[in-house]
Amino acid sequence: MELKKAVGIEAAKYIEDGMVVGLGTGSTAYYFVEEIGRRVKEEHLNVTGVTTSTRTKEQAESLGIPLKSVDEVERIAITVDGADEISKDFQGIKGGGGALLIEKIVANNSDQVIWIVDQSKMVDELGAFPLPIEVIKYGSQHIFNQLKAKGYNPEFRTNQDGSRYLTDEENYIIDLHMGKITDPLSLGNELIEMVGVVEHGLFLNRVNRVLVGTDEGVKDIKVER
Ligand SMILES: O=C(CO)[C@H](O)[C@H](O)COP(=O)(O)O
Repeated sequence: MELKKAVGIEAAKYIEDGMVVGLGTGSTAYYFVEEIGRRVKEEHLNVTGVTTSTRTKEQAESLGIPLKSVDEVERIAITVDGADEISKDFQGIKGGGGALLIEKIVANNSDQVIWIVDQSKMVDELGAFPLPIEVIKYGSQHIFNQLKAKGYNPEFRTNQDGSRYLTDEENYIIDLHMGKITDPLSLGNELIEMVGVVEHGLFLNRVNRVLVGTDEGVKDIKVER
C-alpha cells in the first residue's frame, strides 16, 4: 500500500497547470487521483481529467476534479495508470480491474503514458498474470471455445456471487491463463482478429515512463520509443 501511494504521489509531480490528464483505474491509480484532487483543492491546480472507468469518475467527482469525456478534448497531455505486469522490454498487461477498453482508448489519445506500479509487477516475461480480453456477450461462448481449442486456458470472469462480471460497457471479460506469452505482438493481433473480441489487455509499445515503487524508493524509468 505504501509503495503504491509513493508512486501515485510521485507521478502527480509530472502534472502541470492547464493540462488535460488521463486518470487511470485501480488501487495504485487511486493514489494518483487522490493527489491530483489534493492539488486542485489546496494548490488551485487547473487541470481537466479524463477518467478511465466509472469507479475513477466517481472518485474524481468526489474530489472536485473538473472532468471531460475523451471525445470532448483534442488530446490528453499525460495519462497515469496502473498495470498488472510489465516485462523487461516495457510491454504490459492491463485490465485486472476490468477497465482495459477505456484505459486503452484514453492511452491511445495521450501524448505521454506513465505507468505506476509496485516492484511486484515487474517481470521478465508476460503471462503469469491472466490476460483479460473484453468480448461482447453475443457469441462469447464460441469465442471461449475457440480460445480453449487454442490451448489458452480461458475463464469467464465472475463476481463473488458467481454471476458473470460486466465491464462498464456491459461486455464480458475472458481471462487467459497462459502462463507465458512469448510473442505478445502476434498474440495481440490474433486476438483482435477474432470477431466479438472488443479489446485485449496487451498494451504494447505504449508506455513512455514507468515509476516503480521499491523498498529503496521510487525508480523513475524513461522508456525510449
Ligand atoms: O488495468 C487496470 C484496471 O483495468 C489496473 O491499472 C491494473 O489492474 C492495476 O491495478 P492495481 O494498481 O490495483 O494493481
